[in-house]
Amino acid sequence: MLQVGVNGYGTIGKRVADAVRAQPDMTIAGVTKTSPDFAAEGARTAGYPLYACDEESVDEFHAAGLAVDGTVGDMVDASDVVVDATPGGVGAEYRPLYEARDTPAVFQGAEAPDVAETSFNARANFDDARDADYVRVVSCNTTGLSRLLAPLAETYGIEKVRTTLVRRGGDPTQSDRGPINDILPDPVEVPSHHGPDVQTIFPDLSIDTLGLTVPATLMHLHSVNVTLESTPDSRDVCDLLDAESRLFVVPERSGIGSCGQLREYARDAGRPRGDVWENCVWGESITVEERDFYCFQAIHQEADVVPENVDALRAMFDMADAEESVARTNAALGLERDGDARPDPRVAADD
Ligand SMILES: NC(=O)C1=CN([C@@H]2O[C@H](COP(=O)(O)OP(=O)(O)OC[C@H]3O[C@@H](n4cnc5c(N)ncnc54)[C@H](O)[C@@H]3O)[C@@H](O)[C@H]2O)C=CC1
Ligand SMILES: O=C(OP(=O)(O)O)[C@H](O)COP(=O)(O)O
Repeated sequence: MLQVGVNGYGTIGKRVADAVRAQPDMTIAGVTKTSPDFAAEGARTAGYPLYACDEESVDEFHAAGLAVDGTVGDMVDASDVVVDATPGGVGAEYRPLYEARDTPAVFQGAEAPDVAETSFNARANFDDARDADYVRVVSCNTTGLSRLLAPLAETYGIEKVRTTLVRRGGDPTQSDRGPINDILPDPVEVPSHHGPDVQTIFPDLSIDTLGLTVPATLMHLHSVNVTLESTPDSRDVCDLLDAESRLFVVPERSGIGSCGQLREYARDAGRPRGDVWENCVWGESITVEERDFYCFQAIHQEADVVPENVDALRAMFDMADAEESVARTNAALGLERDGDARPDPRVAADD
């Protein structure tokens, strides 16, 4: 059993902890919290060993009636590997502590790529993380683009990618973020940081990205155009994408026309926290004109990187190859076509 510590038990950290615990070959050695808030209580209720982020806050936890097992260093000592899900930049500050304790770590997308030996996406470059000590799982948007581009590149070849990312303003817990009633070019620079980030996974890819931010918390929505090196039929591309376990090609007959309905669909399916781990590609939007592929896809920002963190751990410790790891992760989470009874996208509304 791989012993995994989670440093930073926030939006991503708590989900990664639950996903790790669901796996047959890894378990949670502990999680860290900065304060004894509701999430710390939740970690205790979940049965995770709880660590304070520093000595100063230990008394605060005790005063709140929450026992802690030590501080971050103690958790690292109890772990074979750490998933660092602290806010952007904090992970880089922690790397010397992990190195001093000879403990590998997985970092998240807001860290600079040079925090790790390689950036990671299970579908696109699993083998690059094999036996690496420090790996960075790319951001939610980059993960979403990588999953979509990998099968297109392998099957048809890619000449150029152009994508506009309509970004959610904040996560549901982030009441202090906006905009409240506006639409921002964000970042205003072109290309946005997403294109170069995708190139950490596909170094030779030609990609331009633009970002907008809107007053929503549910999901990101991508408008994608890929100029291919061949001229496939739209139906064949739909089948290709539908065969990917982490792409949900949303069928017309499902009546799902919005991010809100996608989240409701996940809640109805009994997914934890209503999480949508897959990219959601609207089947009707999959269009090929000559060599140009188009689609819309929605990305649940709180969820899509979670299975990727699990796979990164298996790659680093050579516990499985890409196919086996993805299958194991999916099965443990319940991310299988048969498991969640997702409708078949090839069945049209009037069939
Ligand atoms: N929320 C999102 O949409 C996504 C976030 N990510 C990435 O995941 C990382 C974490 O993001 P979130 O989970 O959203 O942030 P968050 O703010 O929800 O969670 C971060 C956690 O780290 C804790 N923390 C802060 N300073 C700490 C310290 N010095 N030591 C230990 N813990 C500390 C915070 O108290 C909080 O619990 C970032 O790199 C982010 O870019 C990646 C994909 C999507
Ligand atoms: O990695 C993310 O988005 P990004 O790919 O647009 O940078 C996550 O949704 C976090 O975004 P945030 O930096 O707006 O919190």
